[in-house]
This record gives sequence, C-alpha cells and structure tokens, in this order.
Amino acid sequence: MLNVQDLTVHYKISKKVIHAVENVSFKVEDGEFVGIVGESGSGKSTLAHTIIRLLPINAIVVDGRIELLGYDVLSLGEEDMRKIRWKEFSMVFQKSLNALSPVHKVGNQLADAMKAHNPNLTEEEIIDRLKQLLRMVNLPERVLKAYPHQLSGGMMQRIMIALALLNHPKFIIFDEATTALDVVTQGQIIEEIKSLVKSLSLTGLVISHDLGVVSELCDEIVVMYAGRLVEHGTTEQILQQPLHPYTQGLVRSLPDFARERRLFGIPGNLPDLSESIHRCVFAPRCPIANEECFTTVPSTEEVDGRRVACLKVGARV
Ligand SMILES: Nc1ncnc2c1ncn2[C@@H]1O[C@H](COP(=O)(O)OP(=O)(O)OP(=O)(O)O)[C@@H](O)[C@H]1O
Repeated sequence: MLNVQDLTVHYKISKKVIHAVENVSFKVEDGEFVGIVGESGSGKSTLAHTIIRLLPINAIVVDGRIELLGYDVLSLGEEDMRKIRWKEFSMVFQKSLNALSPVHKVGNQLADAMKAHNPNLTEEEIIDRLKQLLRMVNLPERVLKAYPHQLSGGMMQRIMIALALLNHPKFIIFDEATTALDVVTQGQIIEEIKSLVKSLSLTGLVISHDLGVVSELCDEIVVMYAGRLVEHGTTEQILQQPLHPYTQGLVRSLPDFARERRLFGIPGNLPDLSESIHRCVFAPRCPIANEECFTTVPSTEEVDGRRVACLKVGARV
C-alpha cells in the first residue's frame, strides 16, 4: 500500500542545507501499521509530510520515489493530489490541538470539512455521518454544539481523529497523536485507535518519539536517527532483540515498572544536520563504536530477518 524508496529530503535555510531525511526505504503492506520512532529532530515528521505532500516551501525532495495506494505521489500534480488527500489518505497532526478555529462551533467546522469534499450530501446526511463519527471516537453528540476551548485535550484529539476519518480514508498517519495528553487519556486513546484501525481495516503509520506508544499500535517499527533509517523489524524483534546500539538504547530507556529497572538515557545529542556526514551518524554517541565507525558510512543490511545499518551489527551494548 505504501512503498517509500531511497527517499532524501533537505531543507534550505539561508546558505545552509539541512539533511532531514537521507536515503530512507520501507514498505507498509495492506492492513499493516508501521511505527516510525526516533528522538526529536530525527526526520519523522519530514518523512510523513513528504508522503502526504505537505512540505514547507523550503523543503527539497532530492531523490526517491513514494508509491501510495497505487499513486506515484512525488510526480502527481497539486490539483490531483488535492483530490485524494484527506479522502484516500489522511493524517492526525502533532499540533492538531490548535487546528480548529476557536470562534466557530465544532459541529459547524466538521460539517464544513465534510461539505468541501462531498458537495452533494444533504444536511441530514452530514449530521448522520457526524453522529456516526462521534460514536466511533467515543464522544457525546453535545460536542457538536461546543466551541473548541470548551473541550478537554483528550476530547479535542478525538475530534481530530474523527476529522481524519471523515471521508473514509484507507491509509492514515498518526503523527505524535497522543503526545500532548496525560498518560491516562493517552492510554484510552491508544485503545480507541486500536479498535478503530481493526473495525475500519485501516493501514498506516504511527509516528512518535515514544517507543512504548509505537509498539502498542504497530506490527513493525522503523527506527530513525539523524534522518537515517538505522533499524527496521517487527515490533517483537525491535523490543526483544534490538540489534542497532541506538535501538538498544531506546529499548533500555523504556520504563519497566514491573521489573523496577532503572531508566537509562542515551547521552549526547543529534549531529548537526547541516553538515554532510561521512561516517556512522550514531558513532559519537555509540558505546561500541570503533575507528571504522568514524570513517565509514554503514549500509543497510538484512540481518536475522530485519534491516539494520551498523558496522558492528548485533553486538549488544
Ligand atoms: N521548515 C524547516 N526548515 C528547516 N529545517 C527544518 C524544517 N523543518 C524541520 N527542519 C529540520 O529538519 C530536521 C528533521 O526535523 P523533523 O521535524 O522532521 O524531525 P522529527 O523527528 O519529526 O522531530 P519532532 O518530533 O521534533 O518534529 C531537524 O533538524 C529540523 O530542525
């Protein structure tokens, strides 16, 4: 359903070029959810915005191909793209809590969004569909008459999920869709997303810096670091037997209250993405890096049924 091949995306700011996504490839099969995980600045949102072609104007798609639902996304004209975006695929954004206008009632805003894509629907059909959507995201009908500021963070995020589902998309991207919520609400919404995904047979991506959230929702996980794909495997492989030292660090930094394990961080910061990097991007933070890691760019290899980009692959930190 989604095939991203050798994708490279840069941003231009004054005389600098930011290497936000470098040579990333992965697939999402029909009915599957793939998680994209990595710390802030690792290129997750750039990847998602490239897939739905909503990049800021200073972004340049340098190389690669994206096939989504049979469309060659990067070569479609803007007009054709507008016809399918939000209809055949959609996205719940990271900063969606601010996405609605504060001065209009929620119901009117949802109805307007629906009319824009389905001008032939009657008022009655629109209200029926809105009520059906609210039931799907566990919201009472009274929210239609409310203004955005009258709703809690969790309610607003459910509205955003409803908005993304408005036109029956087949493919959906959740970009940090639960990050801004308290843990109890986050847990509830993750469970709701799980059951929606199943009942609507959705396919898609879940983007988060939180490996815990991604592993709850996804069949497979792509781990990104500094714009590169460093590991891609099933959720079980990534959690139970991570191969890349960065993935191992992410797994060790997951809270494990049952076993009262200590929390580990990963010391150091992302490299400066405005520089061309001709070594392993993770080498300066990697506890097992040797000289070769500072002089050679690792290629992505298949190891034990998953893909990993590490010269010392498999070595446990
Ligand atoms: N419009 C832009 N102009 C210039 N640089 C940008 C722009 N947007 C993102 N970047 C840079 O591109 C890199 C990747 O950013 P991106 O937002 O894709 O990462 P992310 O993993 O989604 O992080 P976050 O979760 O914080 O959004 C970062 O270095 C970021 O500063």
